[in-house]
Amino acid sequence: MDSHAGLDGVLQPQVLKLTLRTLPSPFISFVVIPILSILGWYIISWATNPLKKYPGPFLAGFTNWWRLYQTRTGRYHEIVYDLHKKYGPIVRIGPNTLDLDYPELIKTIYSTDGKWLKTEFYHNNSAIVNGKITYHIFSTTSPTEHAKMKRPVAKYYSTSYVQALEPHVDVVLNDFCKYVEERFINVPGGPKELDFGEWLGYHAWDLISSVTFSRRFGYMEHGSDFDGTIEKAEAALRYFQTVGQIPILDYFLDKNPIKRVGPPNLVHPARIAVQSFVARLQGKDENYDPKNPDYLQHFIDSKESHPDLVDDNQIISDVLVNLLAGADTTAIALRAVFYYMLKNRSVYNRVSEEIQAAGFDRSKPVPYSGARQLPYLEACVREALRIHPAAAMLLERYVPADGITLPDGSFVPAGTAVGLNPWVVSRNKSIFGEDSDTFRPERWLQQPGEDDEAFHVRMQKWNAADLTFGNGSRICTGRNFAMFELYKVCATLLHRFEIELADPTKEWKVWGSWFTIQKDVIAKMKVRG
Ligand code: HEM
Repeated sequence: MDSHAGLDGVLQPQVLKLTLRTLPSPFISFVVIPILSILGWYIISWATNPLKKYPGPFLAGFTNWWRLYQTRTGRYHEIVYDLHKKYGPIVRIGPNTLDLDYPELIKTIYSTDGKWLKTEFYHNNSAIVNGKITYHIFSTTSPTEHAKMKRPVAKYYSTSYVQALEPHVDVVLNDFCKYVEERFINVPGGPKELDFGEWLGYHAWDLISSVTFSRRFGYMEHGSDFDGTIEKAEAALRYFQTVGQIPILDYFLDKNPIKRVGPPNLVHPARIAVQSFVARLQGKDENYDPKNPDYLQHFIDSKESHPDLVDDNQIISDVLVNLLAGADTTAIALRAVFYYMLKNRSVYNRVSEEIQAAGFDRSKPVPYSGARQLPYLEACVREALRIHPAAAMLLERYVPADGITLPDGSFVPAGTAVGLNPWVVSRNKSIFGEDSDTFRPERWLQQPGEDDEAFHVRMQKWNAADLTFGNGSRICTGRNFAMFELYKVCATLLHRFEIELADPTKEWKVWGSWFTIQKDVIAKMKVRG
């Protein structure tokens, strides 16, 4: 072994010289020199990168492929959370990217001043329209474009417009209860198990299509993802979050002009969106009742009020964003609330008692106004959103021209991608307490000995640290609708049914990345007497 070590040391340069001499010179010019140059460039940029001072996985400092790989594990949210436990509030997760756990920076980074721009991470969530890559309200990184898209429709997501959608919600929710009773409760041999998690998903997709164009996709009726859209939407998410780590890849994949290698097209929702739009314009949309306006009608109205900003393509884009941003997210949130309530029987019992005591009419869905009067239900919903936010990846923004000084005193230069991850910040112990990894709705209630003023101040601080729906000018447009749906659905199902997990000892499965999608929430339900 020793003699080999000696031989290596003496002979290696000669062997190298010999090899170089025997190699054809084009090989040196076109392969060796470029590779060495790239390598050299990599090493120099790594050594001189101003972010080098920040801790993080060694490979992450070199390449975004580290991050891309982590998105494929399905454990991205936990990996980043563990990195924060190891390294503290600043973790370098890419050569130019910092994941921060400073809740006090939320107001700055997710501001309304238009300076903190979304990064190109969001760009692959786009389509080619008339030969041009076209972004929508979620994926555009330009504040001007964004404002043009948001202005005509923003008011339709306000509380008053959302509450006007209640008749749509009631019909879908009633049918959900009816299907569950017919197929899983009033069946020969007594109640049988159902994949409650999947059914909450069918409900969420049917509800968002109903409020968007007064027509249901039909997942509840079929009792399955019959056209594969839900699976395709999940595949599209996997593409989005993965390719978003190295945005240039999108040009070789989904936007490849020779052969597209992108996420599956969501043909069914797109077809229904266009069909409904055309029928509506021709006055032949039989599903539409003008007494119960929907988003499609609002978007058509937005073209009339803002003819300079809205065209037919924009209307279709708004419709599709509603469907894709508003279904999986609410399904995840609903699963989280129910799973944690069902896992913690004392919580389940307390919230059920609160709802039964409110004296709602059991033959109808609980009215939203009533559902919002239940403080313990509110605590359960908020706690579930905290411990299981639907989006669990860095909400990336570029540091603007002046750079930023972080709370630890260090300076981050302009152009660095920074942000907070809802999964991480919602577990921040300095805000939510040492037991922040535990589901405990009581934390959202006024504590014994806490006066009104102290409770108010605490809630203000917690609300400021809430990134479930993002914040600032790019905050979730659909948050009022999402909360409306959550309160109504939870109150109604708990009011009408007794629900338990089929196997209370079994954990659900979570596939986490941009979204934290859960599987295996199997339940047994009974109609309450
Ligand atoms: C519990 C349910 C939901 C959650 C947790 C959620 C979460 C989020 C988050 C975190 C963002 C910000 C992303 C970022 O800054 O990078 C966002 C943006 C957005 N969400 Fe939601 N969302 C939910 C429901 C909905 C619904 C129901 C709709 C539509 C009806 C919707 C439409 C949108 C849109 C259009 C944006 C982009 C807003 C903009 O950039 O101006 N979301 N959502």
